[in-house]
Amino acid sequence: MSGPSSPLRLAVTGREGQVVRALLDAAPAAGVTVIPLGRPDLDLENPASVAAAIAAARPDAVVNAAAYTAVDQAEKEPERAFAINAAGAGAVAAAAAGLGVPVLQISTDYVFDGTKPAPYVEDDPVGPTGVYGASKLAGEQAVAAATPNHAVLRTAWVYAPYGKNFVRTMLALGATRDELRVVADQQGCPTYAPDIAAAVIAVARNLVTRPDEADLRGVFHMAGSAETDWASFAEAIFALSAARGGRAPAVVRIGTADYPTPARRPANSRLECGRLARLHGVGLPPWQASLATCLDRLLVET
Ligand SMILES: NC(=O)C1=CN([C@@H]2O[C@H](COP(=O)(O)OP(=O)(O)OC[C@H]3O[C@@H](n4cnc5c(N)ncnc54)[C@H](OP(=O)(O)O)[C@@H]3O)[C@@H](O)[C@H]2O)C=CC1
Ligand SMILES: Cc1cn([C@H]2C[C@H](O)[C@@H](COP(=O)(O)OP(=O)(O)O[C@H]3O[C@@H](C)C(=O)[C@@H](O)[C@H]3O)O2)c(=O)[nH]c1=O
Ligand SMILES: [Mg+2]
Repeated sequence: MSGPSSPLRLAVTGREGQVVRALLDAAPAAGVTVIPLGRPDLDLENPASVAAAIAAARPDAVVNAAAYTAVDQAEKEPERAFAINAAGAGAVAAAAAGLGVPVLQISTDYVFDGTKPAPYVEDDPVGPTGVYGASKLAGEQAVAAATPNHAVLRTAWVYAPYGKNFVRTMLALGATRDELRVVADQQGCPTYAPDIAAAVIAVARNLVTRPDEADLRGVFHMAGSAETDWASFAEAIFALSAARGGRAPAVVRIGTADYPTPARRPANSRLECGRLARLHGVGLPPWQASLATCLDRLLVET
């Protein structure tokens, strides 16, 4: 454990993931030290590798930001998805518990079945529609079983100027096509990875400095504070791109039935984030503001 005057030490699983990269970017200004832990030293598919790697980082808190995130591919390799997202998450939480430090488990809107006609709150019934969501739900349960000193932070539709995400996919496809077909009947809350990083750091600070407050533990929704659908999100991406001199192909709004995928996605996975605001004092900006920031960075960096 670092002393009172030294920066908070956050051990984070993964090296190149969107959330890991955003945490590394945010660390200096936030006064935290982020220690990324990844393969081959820490491999979530090999639970025996986890505890020693985390202990060597001497963390004040552990953030499990690594996951098997290929939603369609997971349908073909459920064993791997569960090994990484469920057993791996449990091993990370057990390691944190062994060191007496809190664990922050990043989870997903895809734990829900999408049939609720309103935004989801934390204690709404879960019902994942695919292997990825089911494996992440099992991860939430494994973390809770390993230690009460946890926060499960469910986020959604993550994008960043780097990594694999919908914004970069749209811009890449838009570079060569005049028309894109995008589903308009799946609703959710796009979330900018740097906004996640700021929120994770704030929650970690609360958990470390207020070890006895049960209200700060448990499940929290942590997504961008506005909702949309994928087609409208694509339209916004291209409007911002055009305003910056980029291409703006036409977005054709289609239904999920016209865009078959191996994994079924929830029709509604909007997350209601009031609990995080009330108990942790943390709120994320609306996606419209962060998307503009993201496109500014993309135009400079690519
Ligand atoms: N992307 C999204 O839209 C959403 C993501 N989430 C959740 O947020 C978290 C962060 O996601 P995001 O940053 O987008 O993830 P990415 O897909 O960008 O990156 C995945 C990360 O997981 C690491 N990883 C994968 N397998 C292993 C393994 N066996 N051992 C160690 N590390 C591994 C990767 O390692 P390496 O760096 O070595 O490649 C990488 O750092 C995850 O828990 C995800 O489930 C929740 C909602 C939406
Ligand atoms: C590329 C493309 C996708 N789509 C659809 C497919 C899908 O329903 C939706 C989004 O596509 P993606 O593949 O980016 O979405 P997906 O991989 O399902 O994104 C999810 O990732 C995991 C990790 C999460 O945790 C979720 O919160 C969510 O962000 O857009 C189109 O309609 N047209 C297109 O041209
Ligand atoms: Mg995907």
